[in-house]
Amino acid sequence: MDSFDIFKKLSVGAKFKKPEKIAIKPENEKSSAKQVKIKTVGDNVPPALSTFDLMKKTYSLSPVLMENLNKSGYTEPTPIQTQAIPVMLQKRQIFACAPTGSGKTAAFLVPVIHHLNKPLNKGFRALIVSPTRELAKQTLRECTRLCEGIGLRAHTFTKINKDKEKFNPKLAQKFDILIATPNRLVFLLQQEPPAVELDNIEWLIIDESDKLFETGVRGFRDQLATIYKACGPNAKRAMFSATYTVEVAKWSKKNLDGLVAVTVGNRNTTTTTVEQDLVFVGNEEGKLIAMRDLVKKGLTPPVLIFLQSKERAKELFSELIYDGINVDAIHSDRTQQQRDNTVKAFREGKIWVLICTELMGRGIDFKGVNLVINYDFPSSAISYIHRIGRTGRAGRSGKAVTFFTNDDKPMLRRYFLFLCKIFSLLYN
Ligand SMILES: Nc1ncnc2c1ncn2[C@@H]1O[C@H](COP(=O)(O)OP(=O)(O)OP(=O)(O)O)[C@@H](O)[C@H]1O
Repeated sequence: MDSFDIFKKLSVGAKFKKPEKIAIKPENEKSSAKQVKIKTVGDNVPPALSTFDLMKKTYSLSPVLMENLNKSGYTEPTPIQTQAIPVMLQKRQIFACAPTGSGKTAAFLVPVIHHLNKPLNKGFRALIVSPTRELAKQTLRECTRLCEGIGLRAHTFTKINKDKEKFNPKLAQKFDILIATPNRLVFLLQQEPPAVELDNIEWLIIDESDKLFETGVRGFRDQLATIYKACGPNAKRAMFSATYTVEVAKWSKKNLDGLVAVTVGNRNTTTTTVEQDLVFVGNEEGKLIAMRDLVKKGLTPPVLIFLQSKERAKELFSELIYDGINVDAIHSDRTQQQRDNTVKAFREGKIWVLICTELMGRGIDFKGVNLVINYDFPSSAISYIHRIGRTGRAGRSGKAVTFFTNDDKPMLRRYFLFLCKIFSLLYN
């Protein structure tokens, strides 16, 4: 089938063939390397270790940390964990790229917790920067779980004015790990005197690094530079993301001594556990008809629906609530409390369908999302990868449906190469 045929097929809403699952639990190093390609670049790269037991033996991981991994249900490391954990345990700086839902959070938390070892009462020694507050809170939860019984204390900012008073450096001494969004952190750093001190930071982790490197009004590049400087020259840096940009790769190569770059799978492709469907809906009205059609056929919750703006999210919410669907919406016009309550209700299964904007596109790990609907066509291939990556996580299967109209066709054409890449991966 040539490229034109593929495009014709896509444009009439052809279904992608369901891809084969990639096992998230490798049986041994050899099989893991065979199932999931792990590529490393750097000098003297520490070998990947296929079990947590091997990591414990090689790097003397504490029994309590091992127990916490076990209690989290992490019996074997995921592919990124097999390689990134040993690299960071050797205090090597890392630039890591691995698919959505592949366990990158624990890949950086385990070595950080191992190095910090126990509370020292000297303030933050590790900093994890996340693009959204929702992701920061989620990382805090995982961090707190993995630190249980070790005594390390992690913190994320909640109320900015309180934080201003609370986080004068003296009072922050009881915390070891800070998980923060760039805007809040920079606000506190810029108080006179600074309301947060980062002098003792040993590890600076940039999660969703390509997002945080973006410039422009929605980017965090300037804030990141301020944070980077505040951490002092001795902090080790680690960059993690599901998507790769040449800019971050080049920057890391130039600025991070002894860097190890780790890539799991093929760069900038969707996770293989998601069945993908493109549906041509003609025009704007067609989207609502297609949506109602999906509901009529029967949706299996939980379902996430992505739209391009908060205004559009509100409009769709009114339509779906009118249809009697158990739905809520999350976007930047809602208060922090409302956002927290909505996320909690969705996690607990009290809300079945969650309408969201790009805000929820990165990093958010809702267990068992069955279906992601791109009601509005994503604005880039990178956005597509992250959005549909909210399903098919941790080796589970998932489904994504993307609506497109006549107006989206130029964009679809721009994605063409990317979509062909998925296509050829699925059919070869
Ligand atoms: N070793 C493991 N075994 C089983 N499950 C794991 C393991 N490590 C992580 N997980 C689970 O996998 C899911 C995805 O992990 P995580 O959120 O860290 O993914 P991610 O790679 O950061 O994804 P994204 O790119 O979307 O941010 C989580 O529910 C997490 O609890």
